[in-house]
Amino acid sequence: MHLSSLKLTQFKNYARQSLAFSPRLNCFVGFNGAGKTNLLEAIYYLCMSKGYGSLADQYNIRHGDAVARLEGIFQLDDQREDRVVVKLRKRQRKVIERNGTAYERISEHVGRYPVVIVTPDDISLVLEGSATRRRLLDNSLSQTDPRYLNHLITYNKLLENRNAQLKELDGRPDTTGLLSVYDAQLEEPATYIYEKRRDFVGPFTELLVEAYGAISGQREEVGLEYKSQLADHGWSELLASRSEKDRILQRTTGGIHRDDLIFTQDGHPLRRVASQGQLKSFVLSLKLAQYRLLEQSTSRTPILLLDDIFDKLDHERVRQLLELVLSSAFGQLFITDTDPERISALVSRLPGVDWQRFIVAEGVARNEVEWQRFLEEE
Ligand SMILES: Nc1ncnc2c1ncn2[C@@H]1O[C@H](COP(=O)(O)OP(=O)(O)OP(=O)(O)O)[C@@H](O)[C@H]1O
Repeated sequence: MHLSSLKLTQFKNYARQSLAFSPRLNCFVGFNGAGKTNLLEAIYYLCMSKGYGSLADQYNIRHGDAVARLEGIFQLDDQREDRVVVKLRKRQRKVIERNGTAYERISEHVGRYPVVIVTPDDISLVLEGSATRRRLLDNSLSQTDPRYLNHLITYNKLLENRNAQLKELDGRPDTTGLLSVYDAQLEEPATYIYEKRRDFVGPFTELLVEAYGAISGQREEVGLEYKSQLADHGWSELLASRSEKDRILQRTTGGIHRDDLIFTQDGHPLRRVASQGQLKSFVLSLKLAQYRLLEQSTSRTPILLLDDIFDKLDHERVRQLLELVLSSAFGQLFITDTDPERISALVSRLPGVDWQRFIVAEGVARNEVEWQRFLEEE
């Protein structure tokens, strides 16, 4: 599977843009702030029905405009293609269409066009709080299991209601019975999510170890452990044991929203013992393991988006990574860089790779031919 074309209208800093892509490697080069990451964000939108960051949809509409439209053609195989359209409107629900039909539930879209993004912020997976690691779990499992995503949406909504009720009670006992209703409704999604996350970790760790070996060439052994309060308690038992604390703190302190992943290197906490280089290799390995897992579970070759890796990784690591992802074991790749020559130099050492370079400047992206024509007209 690959994305053969992209059309943007009033998306971020793009007024109107049409691009046709290589099925293998596509590079967006240009100065800082030119709009390279915005193109990756647009591709991510088409695959995942939302942006990569936590930005609300309306911030992706070009400043001063009221609507934005993204259109992508996904080539599924030699015969079949899907046309996906995302329509964003200020203060209105977004609409996503596949082959002309709008989804009733946008969650149905997720997982059809698997995607993995690698960004400089990924280091937060190791350095920051547990929410970033749960996002990795949710992102992977949502793309492979539509029920997981539906349960997650339900869980988060119910949790929000339960927390609102605890606030409303302001430390008083609940005489309305509302909390018990939420507790009962939460059990099914909580248990489903817990079991899926628990079962995910084994196969994922094997892929992680493999990817780490390929990227780092190091001998240290990396590992992963899933921590959940539900490992030791059933759902009702967990909530009962925390009811007093919940009442005092006015929020739900037990549940799968407290789950975490513990990363290790030779049995020690990764964050404490890993060098900067080892941390970077580990984070990349997490993403490559995610790629492999999505590929196995969806039977489609995911799209890989690499944002700004040159600025944050040393030359040797970038070379190793590119050689790996440009091997036949990977599918379509999009990469951003501020240096127009660097990627050419790297690709020239890997003959036979089909690739396209796009020069991005002030919200306009042109392929080499268009760029040449533009320079001649100037
Ligand atoms: N809704 C929007 N409307 C108009 N412009 C926007 C909008 N959102 C972001 N931008 C602009 O997009 C530009 C940032 O684009 P992007 O992040 O893609 O840059 P980049 O080329 O990846 O830069 P870098 O190399 O620094 O990562 C900024 O100039 C920003 O002002």
